[in-house]
Amino acid sequence: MMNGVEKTIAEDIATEEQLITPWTVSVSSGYTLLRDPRHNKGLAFTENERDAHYLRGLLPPALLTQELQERKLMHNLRQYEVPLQRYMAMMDLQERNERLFYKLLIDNVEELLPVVYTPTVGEACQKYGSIFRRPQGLYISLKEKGKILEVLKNWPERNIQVIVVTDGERILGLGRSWLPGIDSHKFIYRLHGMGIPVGKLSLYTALGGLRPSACLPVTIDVGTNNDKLLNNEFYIGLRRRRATGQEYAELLDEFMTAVKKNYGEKVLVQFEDFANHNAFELLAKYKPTHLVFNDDIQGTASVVLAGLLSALKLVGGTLADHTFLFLGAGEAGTGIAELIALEISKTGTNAPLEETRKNIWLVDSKGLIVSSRKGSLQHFKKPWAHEHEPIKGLLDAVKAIKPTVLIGSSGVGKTFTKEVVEAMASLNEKPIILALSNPTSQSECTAEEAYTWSEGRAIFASGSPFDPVEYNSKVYVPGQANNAYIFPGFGLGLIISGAIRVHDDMLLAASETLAEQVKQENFDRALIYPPFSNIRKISAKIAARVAAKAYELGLASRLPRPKDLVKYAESCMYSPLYRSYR
Ligand SMILES: NC(=O)C1=CN([C@@H]2O[C@H](COP(=O)(O)OP(=O)(O)OC[C@H]3O[C@@H](n4cnc5c(N)ncnc54)[C@H](OP(=O)(O)O)[C@@H]3O)[C@@H](O)[C@H]2O)C=CC1
Ligand SMILES: CC(=O)C(=O)O
Ligand SMILES: [Mg+2]
Repeated sequence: MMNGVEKTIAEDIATEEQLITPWTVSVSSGYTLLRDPRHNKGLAFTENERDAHYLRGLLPPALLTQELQERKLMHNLRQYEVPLQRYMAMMDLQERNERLFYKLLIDNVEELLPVVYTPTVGEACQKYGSIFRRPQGLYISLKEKGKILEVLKNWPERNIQVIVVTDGERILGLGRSWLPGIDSHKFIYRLHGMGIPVGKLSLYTALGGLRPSACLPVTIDVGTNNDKLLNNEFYIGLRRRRATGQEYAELLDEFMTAVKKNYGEKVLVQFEDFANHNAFELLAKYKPTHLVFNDDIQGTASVVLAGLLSALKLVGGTLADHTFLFLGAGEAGTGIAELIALEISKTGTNAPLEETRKNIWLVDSKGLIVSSRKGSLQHFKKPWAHEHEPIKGLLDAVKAIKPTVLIGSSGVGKTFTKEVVEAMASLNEKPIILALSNPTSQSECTAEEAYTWSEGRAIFASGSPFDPVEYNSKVYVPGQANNAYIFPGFGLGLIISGAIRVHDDMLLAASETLAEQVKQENFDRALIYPPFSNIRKISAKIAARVAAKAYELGLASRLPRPKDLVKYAESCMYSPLYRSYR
């Protein structure tokens, strides 16, 4: 079907690609151009372009602007009633016309975030792993051991700046509940977690302005312990029991070494949705030598700290005056707890971390974490094992600890019961309640429950979005406490400064910046996060503060330091507008 003529378009890539100037790219013409998502403009190709690039006859005569294409697509998307159909339509668009996909996502972020991200991406991984018609990232399995560098070279893009990698062991809060009892007709397995790095990276571009071509999604397959899958003839993953211990560590190590060798020291590797027994270890191991960031531990901590800092404007006092209780003591829970303790210790009190941790309590599947359990605790829980008698249930823990802030990070839905929320409301004039678990089905309570059971007094935010709630003739707008507020701007800050390592002070800087973006009109509605509609401006500000920290700490390699870091960050951001092919 080729028209037989190969022609090259040399494009000068404007501001968004200044990170690697001068840069030119070659694309095919004619039929191939229409099937190249990075350069296809569909009916927006001008008459001149249709002549110059052998497109005559390959398109209907109409000529649409990008705005009109956008309106038409939004109209079509809104016809779908099932969220998964919208998700699939967006994935199709991304594979067909990348700029239009990002234009839609950027201009309609509040409407489309729940489509390409939580909760729908969870459903996509869960039900329709195989809807990914074309591979959207790199699959690295134990079969590739010894050849990972070669595998990286198979990826068509060379200038990779961010990698989001998962081994699919804990996808959102769905891990345990959907992996063992799967429906064999739907072929769910860990590789379908590829939806997560793909989704996260689309936010890196839409919310943080990273170029799509600089983003690489990776899924690592070390096998499965699910017998149903192992015996399923249609299973497309590695047919062996899951590797652990040294075998697992060696594969990950080869991956990390190959990444640094192929892309250099400044490529950011974001670990996403690993189970906690690997997540903490990987972060600790590679933090001193690589630019690594664990979104579930660090990104979540930063976004929650931001929410708490802004909540102080509604409840008064400082963080040190508050008592925190977590349901869930894994990556999210202990990551947030540690960043709160660090912030209290660094601002104002100057108290050592051992002191500032004392007002922070965590409950895991066995109950309140207390010192008598110390011997049997995983290492990341030990700092939280305070003196107290053992307590089993959350309600009893609330009554005993009397928290002012209750945070759900267990991945188990409906655990903030009416009794729990009422207990919080009886202890506090304005109880802060954060139900972080994703997707919506795993949320500890709904927004409606939080507002109703607290008689409209709760300051509430959740990991997955909830619609506004009307209670007693007042409309409450719940915030979305999701790391999507942080990682895109955080990553941009690392990239524009050429940072070589991540430092906790950068996380604190990102939290403080995000908290500063909440305006009085938001506070008036008990909202502790700014609207996502401003996210690109917010990301530029977060990026600037993170970059400033990198320079201050001597971790930035891009010299000289730009004077105005916010302007610089904005100038580096990817624009989805079509370019003209001269
Ligand atoms: N909003 C956001 O931005 C983010 C939200 N999350 C969400 O947080 C949730 C947890 O993620 P993550 O921390 O990585 O998971 P982990 O597996 O690391 O931690 C889960 C924790 O919850 C505890 N737990 C499980 N079941 C119960 C129960 N019935 N009662 C009390 N505690 C329980 C576990 O206990 P034990 O240790 O005893 O097994 C563990 O401590 C997920 O739903 C995830 O989607 C995660 C990252 C970001
Ligand atoms: C938001 C996110 O990273 C998670 O739920 O895992
Ligand atoms: Mg995650």
